[in-house]
Amino acid sequence: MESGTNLLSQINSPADLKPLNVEQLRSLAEEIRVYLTECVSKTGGHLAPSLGVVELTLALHKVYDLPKDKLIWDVGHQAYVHKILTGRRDQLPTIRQHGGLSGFLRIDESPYDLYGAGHASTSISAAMGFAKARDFRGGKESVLALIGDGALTGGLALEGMNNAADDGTNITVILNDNEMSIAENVGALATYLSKLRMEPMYQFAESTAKGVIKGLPLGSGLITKAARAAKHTATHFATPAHTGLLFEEMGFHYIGPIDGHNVEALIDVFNHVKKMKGAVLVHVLTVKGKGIPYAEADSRTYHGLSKFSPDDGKMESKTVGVSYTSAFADTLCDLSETDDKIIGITAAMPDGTGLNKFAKLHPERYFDVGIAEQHAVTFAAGLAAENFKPVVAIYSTFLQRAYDQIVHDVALQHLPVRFFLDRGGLVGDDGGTHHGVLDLAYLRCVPNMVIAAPKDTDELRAMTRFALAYSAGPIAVRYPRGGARQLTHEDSPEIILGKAEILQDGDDIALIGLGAGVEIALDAAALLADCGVRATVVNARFCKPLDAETILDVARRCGRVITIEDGVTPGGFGSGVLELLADNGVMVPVARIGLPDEFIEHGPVPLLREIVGLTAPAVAAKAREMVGTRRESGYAAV
Ligand SMILES: Cc1ncc(C[n+]2csc(CCOP(=O)(O)OP(=O)(O)O)c2C)c(N)n1
Ligand SMILES: CC(=O)[C@@H](O)[C@H](O)COP(=O)(O)O
Ligand SMILES: [Mg+2]
Repeated sequence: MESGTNLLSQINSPADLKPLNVEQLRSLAEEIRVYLTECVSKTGGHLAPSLGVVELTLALHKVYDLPKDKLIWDVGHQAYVHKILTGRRDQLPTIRQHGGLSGFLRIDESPYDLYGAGHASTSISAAMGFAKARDFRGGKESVLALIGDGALTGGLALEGMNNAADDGTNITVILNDNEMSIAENVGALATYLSKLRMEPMYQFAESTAKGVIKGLPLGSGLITKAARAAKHTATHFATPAHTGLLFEEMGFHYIGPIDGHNVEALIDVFNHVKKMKGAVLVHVLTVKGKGIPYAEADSRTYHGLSKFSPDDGKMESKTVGVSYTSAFADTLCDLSETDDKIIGITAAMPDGTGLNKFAKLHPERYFDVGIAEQHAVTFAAGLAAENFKPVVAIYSTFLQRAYDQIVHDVALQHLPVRFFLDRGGLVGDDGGTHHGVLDLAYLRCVPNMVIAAPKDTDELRAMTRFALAYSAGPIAVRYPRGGARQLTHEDSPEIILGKAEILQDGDDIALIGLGAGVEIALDAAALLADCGVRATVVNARFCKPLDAETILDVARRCGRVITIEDGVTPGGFGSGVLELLADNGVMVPVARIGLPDEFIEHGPVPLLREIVGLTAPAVAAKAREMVGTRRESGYAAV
């Protein structure tokens, strides 16, 4: 291995790391940081999380032998270095691009991606599965879960720990503690971890111990004490008795805290941990965004972002116009000024949902419960039971985590929890784990649930006011990522439960859109008008309850229906319309335009919509085909 610069170009698999010494690893880390930042500046992505685990990833791939040893990543947004080191260095410029690398791990992308993710808190449970599979087949490999301090606030992580620490199997949990979730980490666990961060870690091998201790952010007195303690330790870790007690009491061997940027110490620790038996928790301290000043200084912004200048981090301009997120958040803030019953709840996504604005206005009525969607929903149910107005602002995809809470705690008890589902529909670069496309289907079958979807941001403002005033039971308002073309006019009718809005009349076909589907329907109607086909366009507004009167009327009058939704068609809005027509004996041809019964890849939303046929030209072509059949019986073909 040539030493000196450009080691990165010589790393084509983790095996290439084995001969490197500590100095070479340190310079490789710096090369990786530069390359990573350059690439992500052009594609956008999760910069700060990956910058924070450069040394940690190098040490893991240096000590362990993937894919024989199993490393399971939590979320996977911080695994760009892992991808670089496992044969995908040259593909990094394709990350999160259509047809390119996923922004998370994927079993089908690389043999080194032992398990996929995207949603948080899954790694320990999955690693437990790998560990027991190993035990059943008499394997000897190491099984590790790498989880962040934010992901550790998820109930699933604690469920996994509870089982892992009790089972007796050999499993290692690496806690990447950077004190950050997307925003600052929250909760009692975060407070406990910050106490542990203050504890020095003593460990053997005097040279390493001194190295580790020197790197720790401690006062000199503690360093002397720790260095003295290091002298007498021989072949075991000695940590202050109360360090890691929570984990120790659960049954983990707690090792830490360790400087997560000291690659020498990390290698030394993992070489020892590799030989340990039972459940081990290695507490690694890192800095999110490490090594790139603007990312270190503001890892909340540089957690995940679009294109930016690698020199100074300046981002390209955001989406033009008002975003759905802002329309919701601004309206909620307005309402909350005169209604102190409104409570804002987020599961670790204050910025993405817009609740950060509400938090500034009413810190006492704002709750970031951590990555704990199930708790968020049942917490809201308790508040609603006591006549407060809890608002759960959440990404559609992450609400999937709390399905039973929606059913069992909220809907079954008719509790008026207000759900605002951001990122409803295709989201783009995050891909299949993050598209919020199941919500219409998974919510529509829940009794007592009301589901509304605005055609633009002005209508979202109106729906937000409607939802806060609605108290007969749970209501979900879902809207897409980003902004929208304004379709609302001053004479648009007010929002009335279960009432649709007719946007234009035409007797040849009825185009019934929901949410983002309305704009597509209007554009398709314009295309159809150019070839003499007259379409009625309906803004459904509600997926549940449907506006039965309007839908039955337009179906009877036009004789054929196309429904359009940014969600899966199986069980979605269009299925609801189909059921309504069938139940009322209106047997007309119906085409459901939406997303197919398959997971959709990552890529720009317009391209993804083109691929699945969720576009105005596709709707118009379908309509011409359907009208054509009627035209044959007495109408001029179009
Ligand atoms: C179930 C779920 N809820 C929310 C998110 C959004 N999310 C992605 S990363 C992240 C923070 C993760 O924090 P941590 O585990 O500490 O990793 P770090 O970014 O600090 O490396 C959140 C909330 C998610 N991916 N999954
Ligand atoms: C990794 C993760 O789950 C979040 O960072 C998510 O990628 C944010 O999505 P938005 O970019 O739509 O806010
Ligand atoms: Mg973190």
